[in-house]
Amino acid sequence: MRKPDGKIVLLGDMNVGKTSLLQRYMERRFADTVSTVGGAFYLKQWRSYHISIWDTAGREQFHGLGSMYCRGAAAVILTYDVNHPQSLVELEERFLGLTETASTDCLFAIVGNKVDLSEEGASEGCETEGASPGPAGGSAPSKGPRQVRLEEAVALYKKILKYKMLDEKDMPAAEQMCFETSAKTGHNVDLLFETLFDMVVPVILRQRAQGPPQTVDISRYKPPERTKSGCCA
Ligand SMILES: Nc1nc2c(ncn2[C@@H]2O[C@H](COP(=O)(O)OP(=O)(O)OP(=O)(O)O)[C@@H](O)[C@H]2O)c(=O)[nH]1
Ligand SMILES: [Mg+2]
Repeated sequence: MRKPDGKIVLLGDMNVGKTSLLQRYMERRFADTVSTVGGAFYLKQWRSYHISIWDTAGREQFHGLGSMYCRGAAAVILTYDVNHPQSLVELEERFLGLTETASTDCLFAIVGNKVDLSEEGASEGCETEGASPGPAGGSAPSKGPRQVRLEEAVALYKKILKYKMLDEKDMPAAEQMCFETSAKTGHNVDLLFETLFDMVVPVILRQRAQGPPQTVDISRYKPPERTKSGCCA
């Protein structure tokens, strides 16, 4: 099997629909999922490049693995559920820190999934108080107003650029990198992945120009010499 040229990683809280988005794009279907254990990847050929797309587990107990999956990533898709504001908060509080191991010119997309569960247009600055969306992942009996507005994702994107000390001028515009999707209906799913593939190609080319990929060759690992002051747990 040919080694992937670049890597995209999906991160986000459990139940937001990471596996479903990937399944929708790669297998063109919306089917039952089980909560992801560890991580899994698909390989996508895009033009002459092979891109691996990694699905990760949102469950707290697998949190430690996240930064390993992000190692050398050319793009990270931070996913939340538009009906669960806490899932957007978690992106900043729990998942952003995992991207330290990504490529230095890693791209970030912010994706609000499950838009099919809330009323269309409700994201246009509507009041969300008192709304009662269905349980995450369940089939809501009726649509409630959108709980997270697109503007909030745009604000998070801009915050991420600041946190990463990236100049807004050098990065794609927030409006281009914040998506609202439905893995169930397929809304914006192709747009999300294919926009990213096109953007990732120049990152891959830059990574190639910079030298070998960021992998660890354990056969060359030499344990550090013990020093007097060195301590062990
Ligand atoms: N209505 C609706 N349900 C969705 C959508 N995407 C996912 N779901 C449902 O939400 C639940 C969780 O979806 P998953 O794709 O397994 O979520 P995940 O983010 O991969 O969760 P973890 O693997 O635990 O991190 C499942 O019951 C899905 O069928 C969507 O766009 N609309
Ligand atoms: Mg999953």
